[in-house]
Amino acid sequence: MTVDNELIRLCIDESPPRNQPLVAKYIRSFAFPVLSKLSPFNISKTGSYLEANKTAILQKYGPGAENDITSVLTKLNTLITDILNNKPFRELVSDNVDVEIWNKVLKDYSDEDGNRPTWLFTNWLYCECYIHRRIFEAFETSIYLKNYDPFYEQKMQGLVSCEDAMELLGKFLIKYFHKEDIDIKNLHEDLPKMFKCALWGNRCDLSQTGGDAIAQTECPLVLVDALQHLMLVDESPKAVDFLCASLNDATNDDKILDIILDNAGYELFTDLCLADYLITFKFVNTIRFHGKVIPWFISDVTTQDFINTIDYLSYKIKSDVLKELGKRWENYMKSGQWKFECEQFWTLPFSFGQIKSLDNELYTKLEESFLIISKGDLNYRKLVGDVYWNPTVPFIETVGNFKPSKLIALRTLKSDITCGLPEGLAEHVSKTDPNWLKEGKYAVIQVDGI
Ligand SMILES: O=P(O)(O)OC[C@H]1O[C@](O)(CO)[C@@H](O)[C@@H]1O
Repeated sequence: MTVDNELIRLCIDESPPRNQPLVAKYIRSFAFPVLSKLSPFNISKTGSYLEANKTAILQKYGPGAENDITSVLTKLNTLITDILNNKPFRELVSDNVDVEIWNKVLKDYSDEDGNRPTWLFTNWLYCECYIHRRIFEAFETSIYLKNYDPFYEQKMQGLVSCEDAMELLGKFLIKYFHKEDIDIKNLHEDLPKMFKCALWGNRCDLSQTGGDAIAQTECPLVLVDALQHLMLVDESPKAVDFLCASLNDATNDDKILDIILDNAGYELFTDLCLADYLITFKFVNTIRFHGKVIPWFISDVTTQDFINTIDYLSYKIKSDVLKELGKRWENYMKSGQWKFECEQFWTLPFSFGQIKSLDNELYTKLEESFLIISKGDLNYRKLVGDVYWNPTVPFIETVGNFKPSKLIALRTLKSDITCGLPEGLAEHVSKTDPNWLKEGKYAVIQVDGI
């Protein structure tokens, strides 16, 4: 019997129950294949990357890093074995500031007899976050590779491989920024396109491919129209009306936009384009980008990714328009109009509904916000509590008590969770396209408080 079969033997051959948080034991949920196939694949690809790049790593970190590589590989292999054998979770052992929290969560998820959670039977959001935290632990418990991001090069490669599409969007924007006669009608017409470029940027996510870059070659603006029929909910008109109306209020010159980022590479580029558009036309005055403090879900944006993306565009790329964009973004960072922040909460296994009680400082910060944009699938899962909602439950109900400010969620669907869909739509799409929830093919733009 293969280990995969062994896991299957422990599972239930049913869909997960509606309106409950996801758990991987339901074979017909997306969580099961992510746990039993995709996660082990991603972990083993991380190991293969280290082996393939050993010489370069030793050159950079010195010969002492050889033992580190060996120990990281052992830890990654143990992680795969633990998952595939549904072993109980263990405490984290590094000296990082978040370890106390993770170990407390482990205790909270253990039963009265002290039996620890296992991969198949515990809350799936916690489980998947724990997998990514354990990957990082393998590195941070080494000597030379403590701060090594094994996904950094692939993330930058993801950016480079999309240069053609970036150039097309860049040309459009630079021309636009140089025009002197842009009026409210133009803004009203074009702002939805900027939202949707950032939305579809979320398709390019390396966690689905073990780090292999997904090239985006088509013109992002053409794609916006071509993909419109794949938008299951499009509340962008509400967001656009709200933002355009706010331009009339000249008294408020302290409008902060918070963008809770997702992936580096092409997606980050499209987020920065949207941010530039919003700041150039004074929809907002300051933008705070929220990234990750440790490598997370393979391709999420860390400080290193953010800084080096802007640096790459400003100085290293061939294209003049992209250089010009890069320089604009560098200046926003220098002037403080843009800020990059990475709070610890985003790499903990909690939903956004828990921010208020667990991290009041962060919640208070988000209350200063004029508008919050949440990017991507994992942030969406955290927004709606990773609950397998009945698809017609309104989005504003699913976000629970996460109400610090007005909110826009831009998400391509890569997991089972849906909400706020019109009656019958989920049934209709699932009949014509059984994989509709898994591949980032469909998308939603949903708002709360607008
Ligand atoms: O990068 P995104 O859009 O947050 O997607 C991450 C998604 O990928 C997975 O890790 C695997 O499909 C999902 O569980 C997760 O929600």
